[in-house]
Order: sequence, then structure tokens, then C-alpha cells
Amino acid sequence: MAKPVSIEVWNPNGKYRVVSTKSMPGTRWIYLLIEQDCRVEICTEKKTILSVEDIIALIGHKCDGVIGQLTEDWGETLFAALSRAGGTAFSNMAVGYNNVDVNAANKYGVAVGNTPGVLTETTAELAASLSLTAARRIVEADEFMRAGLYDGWLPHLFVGNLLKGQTVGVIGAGRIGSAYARMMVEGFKMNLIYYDLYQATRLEKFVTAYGEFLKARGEQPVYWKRASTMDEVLREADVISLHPILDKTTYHLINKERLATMKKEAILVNCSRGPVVDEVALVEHLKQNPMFRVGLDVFEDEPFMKPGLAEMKNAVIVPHIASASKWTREGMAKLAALNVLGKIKGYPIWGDPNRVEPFLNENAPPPAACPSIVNAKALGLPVSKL
Ligand SMILES: NC(=O)c1ccc[n+]([C@@H]2O[C@H](COP(=O)([O-])OP(=O)(O)OC[C@H]3O[C@@H](n4cnc5c(N)ncnc54)[C@H](O)[C@@H]3O)[C@@H](O)[C@H]2O)c1
Ligand SMILES: O=C(O)[C@H](O)CO
Repeated sequence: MAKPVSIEVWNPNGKYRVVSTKSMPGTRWIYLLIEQDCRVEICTEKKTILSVEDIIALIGHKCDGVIGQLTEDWGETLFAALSRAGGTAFSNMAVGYNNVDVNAANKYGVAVGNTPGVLTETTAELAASLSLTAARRIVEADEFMRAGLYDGWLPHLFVGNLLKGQTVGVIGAGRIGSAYARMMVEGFKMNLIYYDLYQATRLEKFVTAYGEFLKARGEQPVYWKRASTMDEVLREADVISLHPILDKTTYHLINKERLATMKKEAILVNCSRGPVVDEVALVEHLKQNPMFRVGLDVFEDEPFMKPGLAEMKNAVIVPHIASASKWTREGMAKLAALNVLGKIKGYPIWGDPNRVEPFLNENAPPPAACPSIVNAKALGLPVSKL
């Protein structure tokens, strides 16, 4: 028998019971649910990562939908429990859903939502911040100042890398990878090389147009190249940022052999998922190559780091905060709530999950649709004509 989990209840007499495994930013998401006759229960347990047993206790005997987090293991056990409780809807408050076994959700007829689009620019901005911070050794220099070690300007003090005119490499040029590429190209006039399974046509057009604009002004233009292999990006780029999804094809995409092909003074940034990089191999590479630098938002076994990483001066490390801007986190909460609400109410699926603005408007009711359901096709859910 699972032990009870502490909760906060909104609209106790609501017809539909929706559970959120965490408190989420803002209150708009709560009102969107209670205005549509939902009783909302928010888990208030102090523990950061809930276990499967905790979530089973939260689901209880009657539950229409759950809003969950990327730290939770949404597999067969939880989808079976949700289905037994009469639930048909689950949404991650995240765009990545590698913590969800979608086949298990399909088996129990549960829709799986995610939150694309609203976090694209915020996440890309953090990747750009990590790129700059690593290139200009900002964390090392900050620690040096605070330690009272600065005793005057020196020609060699914290010399780093200039970005202008260098090449930025993007692996996974989807929404976030493309936004990051645009920032680095436009902001720092870097050339672009990218690798993706699909052609990033809009990104290519953007870089072409920006290159022409610079040329017309008598400035050095920028260029792009779509690499035919990932290794080409690793060999040629000065700054490489990882933005693919995490699946079998991207697990340990960056390993010992591939690190060895990168430039000795390259910068590697990871704002995708930790297991995309073999972190043990990375620590070894950082030790052997002091001029090689990394910026990491994600780690292989979060919340832990592999031994030695925290001691590396050539690593900038932050705790999975890439989407952490107020607007974005409130937006993610809204999208997750609307995914669950839409499925409960029998709404169709929004036609373009990249165009989520109508769901985020504070001053107008959201469209009667589920913003983004990743298994809509498998479940045969209808698509909205809006
Ligand atoms: N650190 C964070 O807080 C944070 C925030 C948002 C997203 N993310 C991660 O970023 C990922 C990407 O998000 P997105 O919105 O850009 O998704 P997206 O689907 O738009 O982009 C992913 C891209 O990766 C490409 N891809 C897939 N397999 C590949 C492979 N083997 N090699 C190269 N490219 C491959 C896809 O073709 C796609 O273009 C998410 O799945 C999530 O895991 C992390
Ligand atoms: O996938 C995601 O959305 C992130 O990791 C958290 O924003």
C-alpha cells in the first residue's frame, strides 16, 4: 500500500480530477482548468523527484489526467495505473519526452502531451550564454575576482576565444538548434555548419540572406553548410552545440572517439539531454585538453555529475535551467494543462504544434484544441480545423 502524498486542492467540487505532480509557475494554468470544471490537485511533497509509487498514490482510484515532469518515469506501470483510474490524458511539462514510454501510453489509450515552441528562444539563449561564457572564461574570471586574486591587468589574463568569423556547428537543427544557430550567426557573425537528418531550409535561407546583407554593407559575409555526417561538424566547427532529441540514435553521440576528432580549442555545449554525451569520456577529454571547454546544462545521470566534472575549470555547469525564463515556464505550464484539458474535453489536436501563441495569450480564451499530443496519430485523434 503506497503512502499518501501531500497535495493542495483547487476547486474541490470540479467534475474532472486533474493531478499535477509538481507546483508549476503562474496560476493561469490552474484557472484554465478550474474554469472548465476540473478539480486540480497539486502535489506539495518536498521531494524533488517523485517515485513511481508516489505518483501511483497521487493518481488514486479516479483521475482524468496528469501533468508530469521530465524527472518521472512514465512507463507501463504509471499508464496502467492512470488507465485503471479512468484517465486518458498525460502531459509532460517539457518538450522532450524521453522519460515517457509512448508505446505503453498507446497500449492504454492515453494521450501524451509535450510543450514545444514556447521554450525555443529561451533554451537557445541559454545555449548561446554557455557558448559565450565558455569562450570568454567568465566563470573562471568571476571566481578569480571573488577570491581577491586580481592585482592588475596582464596581457595573458583569462585569454579566451573570439567568436566572430569562426564556425558554429549545430547538431540537431530543429526548433532550438535553428534558433541558436541564428543567434550565433547574426549576433557574432559566425559561419554555420549543421547536421540533421532533415534539411533546415528556413535556417539556410536566413543565413544566405544575412550573408548577402553583410556583403552589401561591405562586410565579411557569413556562409552555411549542411554536413553530410556529424563527424564533419565535429572536425570543422569551433563551437558545437547539441540540440537533438534523446533516443537510441543519439545516445552517447559524443563519445571518446568523436571528442578526439574535435579541435583542441573547441567549445562544446549541451542543452539537449545528458546521455547524448558520454560524460566519463568528456571528463577525461577535459583533463587531457585544458584549452577545450564545455558548457553543460544537462548531465548523464541527473542530478549527479560524473566524478571529476565539478573540478574541471574548463567546464561551465548549470542545473538544467535552459528553459527557465518566467514567461516560458508559465507558458509551458499552460500548454501542459491545455493538453490534458483538451483530451478530457474531447477537443481535436492543434494542427501545428510549432504555432502555440494562441494558447499563451493571457487576454483571450485558448482555442478549443490540444496544443501538442505526440501520439495523436497512433491514437487516431482528430486534427483541429482552426
Ligand atoms: N536543457 C533544457 O532545458 C531543454 C529545453 C528544451 C529542450 N531540450 C531538449 O532539446 C531537444 C530538442 O528540442 P526541439 O524543440 O528543438 O526539438 P525538435 O524536434 O524541433 O529538434 C530536434 C532535432 O533533432 C534532429 N535529430 C533527431 N535525431 C537526430 C540524429 N540522430 N542526429 C542529428 N539530428 C537528429 C531532428 O531531426 C530535429 O530536427 C528536446 O527533445 C529536449 O530533449 C532541453
Ligand atoms: O525538454 C524540455 O522541455 C526541457 O528539458 C525542460 O524545459
